[in-house]
Amino acid sequence: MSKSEVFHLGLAKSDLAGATLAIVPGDPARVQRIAEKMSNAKLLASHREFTTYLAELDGKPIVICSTGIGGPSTSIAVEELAQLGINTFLRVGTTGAIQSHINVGDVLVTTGSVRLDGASLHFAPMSFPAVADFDCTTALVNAAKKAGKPLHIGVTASSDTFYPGQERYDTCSGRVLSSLQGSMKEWQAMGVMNYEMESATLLTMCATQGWRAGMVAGVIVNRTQQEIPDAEAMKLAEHTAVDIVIEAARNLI
Ligand SMILES: O=P(O)(O)O[C@H]1O[C@H](CO)[C@@H](O)[C@H]1O
Ligand SMILES: O=c1cc[nH]c(=O)[nH]1
Repeated sequence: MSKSEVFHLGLAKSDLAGATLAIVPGDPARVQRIAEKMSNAKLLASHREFTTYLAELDGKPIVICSTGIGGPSTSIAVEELAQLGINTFLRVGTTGAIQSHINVGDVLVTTGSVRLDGASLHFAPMSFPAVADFDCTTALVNAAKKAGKPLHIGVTASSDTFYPGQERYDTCSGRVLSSLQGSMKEWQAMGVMNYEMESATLLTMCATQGWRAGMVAGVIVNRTQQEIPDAEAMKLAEHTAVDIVIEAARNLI
């Protein structure tokens, strides 16, 4: 590996072998699992929440780099990857559905996100939409259809916090700020599919800077039924979403 050219990721442009597409999960442990589903997986660096692998898909280089949880760390990973030549970002995550007809194990493709984060405001005012790139979304939808899994396409609520921002009361205080009480019901009424924590930042920063971004997630819990997912459901949902993101990447490179 060459001397790092960016602040956090511990990478230089030459490490990326000319890759222009990155798959960006939240969880650092997911990076190796994704890379090993492709050819010639190689660990490039691991610093803080940012673990990066290089792999090949149909002979072409793909970067897989974790963002960590939430907007601030996502903004760092995306900025530094862009500095190193990446212009297409596919987020693959886990998520909590908030519509009763969406089941654990289903796949969600996000067309746009409700900006319940803070980091996206550092890239564009709130009136700017956190919208996904059309080509990335099309590739993810086609890959999900090919996988034959139940698929839902629509809007995601993307929150800085896992507990109050997603209106969870199973906390030490059991208290949610009054401005957030009833928010889940409102998102449900507007047809919002799910909660996660990175897409508002990712989609806003890419849409405002000419980079392509898309987002696919596996449903690990349905908030109308339960709060805590079971381990088997998590594994399965991740596996499905990862296969889909790899197939979408194949069609975008
Ligand atoms: O599975 P990942 O990609 O981390 O995504 C989801 O899981 C984390 C919360 O448990 C948040 O990062 C959320 O967006
Ligand atoms: O409910 C959930 C599940 C995963 N990730 C989230 O952000 N929320």
